[in-house]
Amino acid sequence: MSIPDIVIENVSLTLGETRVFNEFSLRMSERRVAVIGRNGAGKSQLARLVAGLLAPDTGRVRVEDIDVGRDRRAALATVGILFQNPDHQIIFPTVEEELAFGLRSQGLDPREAARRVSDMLARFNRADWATRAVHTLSQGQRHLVCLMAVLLMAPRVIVLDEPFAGLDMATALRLTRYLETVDQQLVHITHDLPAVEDYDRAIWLDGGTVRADGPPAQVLPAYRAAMVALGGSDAFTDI
Ligand SMILES: Nc1ncnc2c1ncn2[C@@H]1O[C@H](COP(=O)(O)OP(=O)(O)OP(=O)(O)O)[C@@H](O)[C@H]1O
Repeated sequence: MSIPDIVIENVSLTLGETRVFNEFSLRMSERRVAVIGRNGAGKSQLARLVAGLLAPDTGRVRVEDIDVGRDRRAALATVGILFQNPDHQIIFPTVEEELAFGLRSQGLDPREAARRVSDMLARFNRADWATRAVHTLSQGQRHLVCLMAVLLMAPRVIVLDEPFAGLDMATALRLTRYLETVDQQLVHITHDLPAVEDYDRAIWLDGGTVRADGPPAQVLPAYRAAMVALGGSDAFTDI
């Protein structure tokens, strides 16, 4: 499977009073891309731009030649996103309804959608969750539902916006390990540096610009050293 090309061209974005990006450009065509950076660096807004959840004020974001900020329908089929909080993406009361929703909105008939949903649940040994009320699942379990929902859509790119923060170590490791095996291109935003050590590329965002970009073996130690140095200061004014 070829790796999709994510092209961010001269993007400017202002939210409220904050100029998050100013004429920002970046191209990502590696299979596994890590995005790291301090709180407020612009990582989540970058994730939203790539997933087409946010349109830039000026400039363009293309994923495989789809202008994701303008063509929502094509963006949904091309890019999947997992958020830190699964409750930001779960809409339906039961697991099977939640999982079938994306497929139905892609025009699949109810019987075929139901078949794919039960196949996906079986793949994770969770056939028993079909009629389960989503709110009765733990946070880690709800994350798994979101991952299944994204996989069912078979997007070409999966954007991970710190989806495993707050999960117990075993669950986080298991989900991370599973994601390593998927065919999709991954753009993984994280503060967990060891989780992305083996990635093809690491991008350090700082104040809406790229501070460092290259192999994780170079970028991660530089980032870690800078964070340790900053952590030694008592000022909170730079957050
Ligand atoms: N709705 C909004 N209105 C105004 N400013 C916003 C809004 N959303 C984000 N911002 C600002 O945009 C900047 C980038 O935020 P973003 O959420 O992308 O940071 P981040 O790198 O994901 O941080 P974290 O690691 O804390 O999640 C921050 O300065 C933030 O305060």
